[in-house]
Amino acid sequence: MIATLLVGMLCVYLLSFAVMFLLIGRRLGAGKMGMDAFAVGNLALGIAYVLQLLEGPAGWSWMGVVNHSLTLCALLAYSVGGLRFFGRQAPLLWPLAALALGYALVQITVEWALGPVARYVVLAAMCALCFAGMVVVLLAGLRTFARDLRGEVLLFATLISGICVLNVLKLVKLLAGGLPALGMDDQFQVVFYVYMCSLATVIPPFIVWVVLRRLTDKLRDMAARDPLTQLLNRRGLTEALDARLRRPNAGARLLLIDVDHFKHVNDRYGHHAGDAVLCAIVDVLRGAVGTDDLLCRMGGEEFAAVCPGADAATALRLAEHIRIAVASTVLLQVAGEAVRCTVTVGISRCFDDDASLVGAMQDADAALYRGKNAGRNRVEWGDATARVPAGGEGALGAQSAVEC
Ligand SMILES: Nc1nc2c(ncn2[C@@H]2O[C@H](COP(=O)(O)OP(=O)(O)OP(=O)(O)O)[C@@H](O)[C@H]2O)c(=O)[nH]1
Repeated sequence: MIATLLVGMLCVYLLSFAVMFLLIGRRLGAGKMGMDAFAVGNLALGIAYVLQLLEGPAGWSWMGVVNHSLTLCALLAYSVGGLRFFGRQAPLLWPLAALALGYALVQITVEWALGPVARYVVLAAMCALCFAGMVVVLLAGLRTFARDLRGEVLLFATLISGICVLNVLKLVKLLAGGLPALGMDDQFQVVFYVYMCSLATVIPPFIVWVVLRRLTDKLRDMAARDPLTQLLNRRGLTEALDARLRRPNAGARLLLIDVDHFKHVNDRYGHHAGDAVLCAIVDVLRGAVGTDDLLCRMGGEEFAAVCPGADAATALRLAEHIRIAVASTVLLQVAGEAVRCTVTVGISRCFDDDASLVGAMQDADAALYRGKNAGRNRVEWGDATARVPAGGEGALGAQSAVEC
């Protein structure tokens, strides 16, 4: 009686959460994060348990065959949902149809060749194997695709291990006691369905939490990045700097890099080509800065590089490297014509906290302004006390009086 009640509750949980997953998936639009597959999994398992209630005691029936096929299909759908959640493309419908049909044929063959107990033994063995496979994949994923969800994945793997163990025990009981071991009044069945009900209650909110976490991370990232170049925007730079400058002795220098006469590129080749040129310049910048440096698009054709721990000579070397690298790169080919650009770079004095970042920006901006007025394609210092010996275009190799 208790086990029957538990299976009834299980059906309600599974089917109502199937609807919830479906609604969340529709809300998410293109990036459904596997919600549609989780909905199909819950639907298949929910229907399987409804059939089990209708079927009565364990034994041969067509309803039982459909029930067992749906149970395995549910596991396949959950696996596909997991793959899709972690960004892998995986088909759902045709593998489900093939599995449902194939496993129905296997069941008929097993029943005919080995009898009814064997059909239930095969299901318990398949379920145990599938859950064990999921646990192994999840644990392996802790180092790769699921690195950012360590706690969640460990908890999930532990919960699934429980069902795996219960299926192994069910298999052993079936081998020892035959079909009566699956009687709804059996103590083991009660334990089995209590565990399943607990999982059906805990796992769906848990999945919703993981999706919410991914979504908020994505939104935070989108708010911090420029959509064209994927560089940090001003807001992202301030946040990233905040973390870097908390380190002791973490003074930094800011390089403002502005593309010269970029309006001409747009006017001559069109806005679309202008976008491609900006992206090509960003590639050059990415190749020039160090791994610890932060790159940011300040807006339009102006970029910033923040170099933590860089002294004046290092900042100057980097600025010159960027200036020469951009000038010597063919950024785009339009109808056989090479599009090239130059940049003017302003270097700020050393700063070491958020408050002085604003001052550093003004500093580098003033330098940039001077560089533009002096003919562009130059590197200029923001600090009035730091005079780099004039070196024509830029001042490569010049030493500065300003040190961090
Ligand atoms: N294609 C493209 N153009 C942009 C984008 N953002 C800003 N611009 C263009 O960048 C140009 C900037 O022009 P100006 O501020 O006059 O600067 P400039 O022509 O580079 O001249 P100087 O900075 O004085 O050397 C404008 O034509 C803007 O329309 C963008 O995202 N894509």
